[in-house]
Amino acid sequence: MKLLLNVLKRIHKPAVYSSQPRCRSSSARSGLLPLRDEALIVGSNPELVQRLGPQVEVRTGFVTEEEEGAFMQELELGLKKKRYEFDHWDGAIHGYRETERVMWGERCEEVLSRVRSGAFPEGSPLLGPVHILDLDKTGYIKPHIDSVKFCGSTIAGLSLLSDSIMRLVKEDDAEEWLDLLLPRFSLYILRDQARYNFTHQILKDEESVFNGQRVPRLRRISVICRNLPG
Ligand SMILES: O=C(O)CCC(=O)C(=O)O
Ligand SMILES: [Fe+2]
Ligand SMILES: [Mn+2]
Repeated sequence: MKLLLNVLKRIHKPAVYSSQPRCRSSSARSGLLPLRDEALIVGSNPELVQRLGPQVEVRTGFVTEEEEGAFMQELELGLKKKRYEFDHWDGAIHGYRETERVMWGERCEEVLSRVRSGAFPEGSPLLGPVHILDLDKTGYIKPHIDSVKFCGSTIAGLSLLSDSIMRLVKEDDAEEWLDLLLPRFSLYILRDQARYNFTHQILKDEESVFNGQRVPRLRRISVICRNLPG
């Protein structure tokens, strides 16, 4: 267990930080995604949204409220024993507690196999333990790229308890960005370039504005599946 948590620490290590995108005015938010659910992804320009679209997915209503309840029932007791960590100024995540789990009850396992079959290429070996991240209402995740040493091409996460905004910023060009609205009960998937060449972050409540619209950030729990490097 200890060893695995150390692996998570390395996943989080902010290998690369990008500066915040400079172009934040709402008039610059022109890149509405035309093909998919255009309410959920906006970007610095339409070409980028178009190009990255296939590598970024947000599936709303992926879990029901009952399924969310099943996860909470399995997780809440263990999480409550931990304290939110705020003092790691150099880490990628603030105001969080986390755990991981290999064995799940039936309801949750059912959801997780849906995530696995929907998000990962068939036969792709997955990181055994599922990662659970509990962000306090004041918590947030700074821009980072998940360790390429420990995680493969695909990251798939369920968002429970709260809506949130995930921002992707191109590692070598802060003008290129996408904002994803991650509604409560949704699944997001980041693949390939979106995972390797863009930092991802979860905005803090004060900054949680999607396409001009305020999205209150409450306590949020994410349940994240990853594959192994190829
Ligand atoms: O909470 C999430 O959905 C993302 C978490 C994350 O970026 C990480 O654990 O590396
Ligand atoms: Fe991450
Ligand atoms: Mn630290």
